[in-house]
Amino acid sequence: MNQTNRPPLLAVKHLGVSFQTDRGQVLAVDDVSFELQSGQVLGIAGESGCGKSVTALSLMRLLPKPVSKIQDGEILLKGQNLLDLPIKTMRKIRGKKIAMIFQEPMTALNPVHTIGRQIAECYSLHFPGMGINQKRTASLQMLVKVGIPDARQVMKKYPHQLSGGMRQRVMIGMALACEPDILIADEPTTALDVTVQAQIMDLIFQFRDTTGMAVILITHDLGLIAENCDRVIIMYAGTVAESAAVTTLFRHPFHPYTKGLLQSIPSLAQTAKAPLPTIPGNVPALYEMPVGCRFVKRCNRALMQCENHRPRLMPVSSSHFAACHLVRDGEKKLN
Ligand SMILES: Nc1ncnc2c1ncn2[C@@H]1O[C@H](COP(=O)(O)OP(=O)(O)OP(=O)(O)O)[C@@H](O)[C@H]1O
Repeated sequence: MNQTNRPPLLAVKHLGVSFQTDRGQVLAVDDVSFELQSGQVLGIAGESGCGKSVTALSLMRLLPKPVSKIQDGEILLKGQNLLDLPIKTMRKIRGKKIAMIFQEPMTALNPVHTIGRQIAECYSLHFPGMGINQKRTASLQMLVKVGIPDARQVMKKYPHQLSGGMRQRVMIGMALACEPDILIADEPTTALDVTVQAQIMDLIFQFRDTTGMAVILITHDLGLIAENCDRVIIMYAGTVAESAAVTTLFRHPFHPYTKGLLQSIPSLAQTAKAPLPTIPGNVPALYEMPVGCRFVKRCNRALMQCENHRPRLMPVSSSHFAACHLVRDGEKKLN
């Protein structure tokens, strides 16, 4: 699945994550593979529950214990498998090499510590030799960089004293403090109004431009992906349904699920009389996944083999992949 000749910054290979539930063990992420290059922005999209966050948390090795388990696969950062590392080494990678921001900043901010102290702690963790004054100056500079007005005063405040947009900026500042190679942004702007949303995305991309950091943007919002990403992965029920360059995916979607998703985006040309097309049915529960294609029950193009044979990602064209039997069936010639 290599999209260029360069070795990838990150290569996720055949990742499988299971959860222990009341109904037994279920596979929430199954055979997920993708690559990320330095400076690249990769979007991960798909319906709620399709495994976007579980994939992201696996990269950080922050899955909830003891209910979850990484069953299979490799997560190679510059060729080193993160799954082989002792937890102490992994702590050094978090924040320094891979940082993550969330939809709700309060999950990352400590309510009882001032903003200044929390940013300074990021430096303490990864640059133990830094003096107090150096850390204070670096924290202040970071708040200015992420567009916090009156940063000196904000350093003394507590998270609850800031607006949602400001808290999000602070969390981004903390994530970017150590100039990570990869920033994972899990629904970073969903809770914000559109103006602030655009500012936050701009901020992330300014850093990408100046540091060459790669970004994994997890979102339901295909518009956000179309505007901001280089590549995109469409996930369905814990699997990768399709993966392509953004322009390819939006112009020539292959997988029937991706086509359905794109058709269900409202457009300005939509008239009130014509109802928005939707994908019939629901995502199957994890404990009753079909043995074949996980999309089979909702697919308007299902073939005989889709019921019993799981389709693997296959090339539709160079750097465009779909997990669909129609690829082998010659459909790509029609595309
Ligand atoms: N602690 C857990 N125990 C059992 N199942 C879990 C747990 N955490 C997640 N899951 C299941 O794993 C699957 C993937 O969840 P995940 O949070 O990755 O979805 P998502 O695509 O990020 O959804 P959303 O867009 O709603 O955040 C879901 O079916 C979810 O119910």
